This record gives sequence, C-alpha cells and structure tokens, in this order.
Amino acid sequence: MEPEASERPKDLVLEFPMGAIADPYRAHLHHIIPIDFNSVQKLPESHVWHDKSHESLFGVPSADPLPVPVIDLMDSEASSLMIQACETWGIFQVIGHGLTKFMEDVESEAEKLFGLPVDQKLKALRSPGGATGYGRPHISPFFDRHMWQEGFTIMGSPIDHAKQLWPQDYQGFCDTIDDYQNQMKALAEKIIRIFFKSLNINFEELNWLNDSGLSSPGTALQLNSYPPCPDPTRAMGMAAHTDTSLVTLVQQSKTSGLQVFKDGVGWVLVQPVPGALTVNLGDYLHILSNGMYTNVLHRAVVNQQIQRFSMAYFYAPPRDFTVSPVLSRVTGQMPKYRSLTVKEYVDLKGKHLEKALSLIQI
Ligand SMILES: O=C(O)CCC(=O)C(=O)O
Ligand SMILES: [Fe+2]
Repeated sequence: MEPEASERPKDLVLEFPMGAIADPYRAHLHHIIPIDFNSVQKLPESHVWHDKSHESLFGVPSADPLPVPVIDLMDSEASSLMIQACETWGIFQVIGHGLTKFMEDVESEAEKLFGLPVDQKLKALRSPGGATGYGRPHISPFFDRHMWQEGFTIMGSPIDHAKQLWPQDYQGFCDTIDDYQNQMKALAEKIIRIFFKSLNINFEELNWLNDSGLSSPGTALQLNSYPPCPDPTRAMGMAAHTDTSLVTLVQQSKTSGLQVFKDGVGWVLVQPVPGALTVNLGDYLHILSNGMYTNVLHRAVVNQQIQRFSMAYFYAPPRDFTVSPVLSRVTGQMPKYRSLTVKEYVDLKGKHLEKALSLIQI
C-alpha cells in the first residue's frame, strides 16, 4: 500500500542489495563519477526516479504549501522563534545575519568550479573511500537510481583539490572558501548555543563549541550543482535524507529546488528568500532533544531551464562526543534513543542511512 502524501516515508532506501552497502562496492567509481550532463539529450533510464515502482518515494509537492518560517536574527524574539520552528518543521530561514557578501563570493566560485570542462573537474575526483573532492552525492550507494547532481566536498582547506583544478590560479578560491567556512562556523555555533540552552546543556564546558580545547567539531562544506535536466519531473536532484549534523546551513541560489517533508502536509518547497540562509536541524539535535526537535527530511528537485547551486555547511560534534537524549533527564521522560558516540552513529548511518535512528531506538 502506498503511504498517504502527508505521511513521512518510512523506507527511503531503494532495492539495493543490503550486503553490498557495507562492502567495497560503496567506494566503486560507478558511485563517484557524475555523468557528463552536457552530452545528455534524454534522461537516461539509470536516472529515472518517477516511475511506478518508485511512486511512493517520489511523492508530489503539497498543493497548498505553508511557508517555512523566515526569522530575522536582529529580532529580539529570534531564539524562541527558532525553537518553535524546530518543534514543528526542523527547518527555518534566517535573514539579518550580515553574511551576504560571503554568500555572493562563494556562489560565484561554485559557478566557476562547476563550469569547468568535465575533464578538468575529474582531476579533482573524490578518491574511492575518500570524503573530499568532486563527485556524486555521498548517499548514492544506497539507491539503485542515479541523481541529477554533481558535488564538491570540502573539509578544512580545499587547497589540494583546488591546485588540481586551477594549477596557476587556486588562491582566490581557497581564500573565499576559508572566509566562508569561518563565517558559517560562527553562525552555526551561535544557533547551536540557542538550542543547547533550551535543552539545559552546559555548553560553557564544551571546549569544542568554545574553541578552547583539543577536540574540534566535525565540519564540512558541500557545494552542489544541479544542471538543467531534460525531464525534470522524472528525475531527482538529491534523494530524501536527514543530515548527520547538529545543524546544516544551506545557501540556495535564486532557483528553487529544496523541498522538506512536513508531517500532515507532505513535501513543501523552501522558497528561496534573497540573502537568506536555510537552517536544517540534523540527527544529533533530534537525539539530544529526545525527539522534540525534528531532524528535517529534505530533498532537492531539478528543473529544465536553469542550473541550480546550493552550498551546505554541516556542523557536528567531535567524533568522541557522546550523544544522548539529555531532554529526557530534564523532563523525566523515558529516553527514546540509547546513548552513543558520534563515531558510532556515523558508522551506523554509513551502513543503514535513514534506518540508523530506528536502530538506536529504545
Ligand atoms: O541542494 C539543496 O538544496 C540541498 C542539499 C542538501 O540537502 C545536502 O547537501 O545535504
Ligand atoms: Fe541535506
């Protein structure tokens, strides 16, 4: 039976042999190299998502979408509005952050990067089993269809890959990316402190959140490009997933494409607001809040006319940090999830994707 449009899809993983997910197939180049989008006139069968067998996963956007909350950081009520938004949506957009210049600069670098000839981009290809560089979405091995997307993942300095892309002229890209990551880190930490305060977490003692210790948070910047697609209603830009983060800051270009799943409503478009950054709540805040804050299920769809870009900055605790439902201790509720380290959760998510949370349910 197909789920109602407004019921959160429970099984997002398509028919991919489970045994293969944990084995080296995961690192196979087939799941790393994007197709040459310029040379394709017709959507290849390998990229068709919207057919009978996948209907329930695809879903249709809600006919009467409610707007995702837009919050001005200068508003004196901003903190409580964010908290409200995450009890219901798990996502909101922020304006009034003063980061427009950095956003414009990073978007033009992303355009430059994805505009390079395919052979040039392939020089910075992610290595099998590696995390950074050019390639398909990291969630690709879980799905038996390919997504209409190419990405570039950065952790720390992008200098090694940038030198492969622009041997003579890589410094501008690196400087823009460094500045952007510094700004995004500060904003992510500001938002995380608001949520930790609401959960009574003593964040003054968390050296990784206060830049005062040996351990550092896990951060990554993902540049996404979704080229114009010959058959957008049957294709998928990025399949539905939740982020393995505390929060993710997403910058969308003017072209819409990000959709979120809202219980009782269905898929809702996150309408790009000029200058706004979208804040997605990830799995770790969901666990810490004992399920009170929604880890938003989201995906990206594509269009026929315009190449769309997005920049996603992920912020997670260090790998040795223990994630446990602290809210249950405060309120006396039964914990819904068992405690585990970030490293353990990352391993579970790497093997089971969206099933990871149900595997730690008590
Ligand atoms: O392209 C988008 O708007 C979403 C990207 C995303 O969800 C991700 O990179 O995790
Ligand atoms: Fe995401």
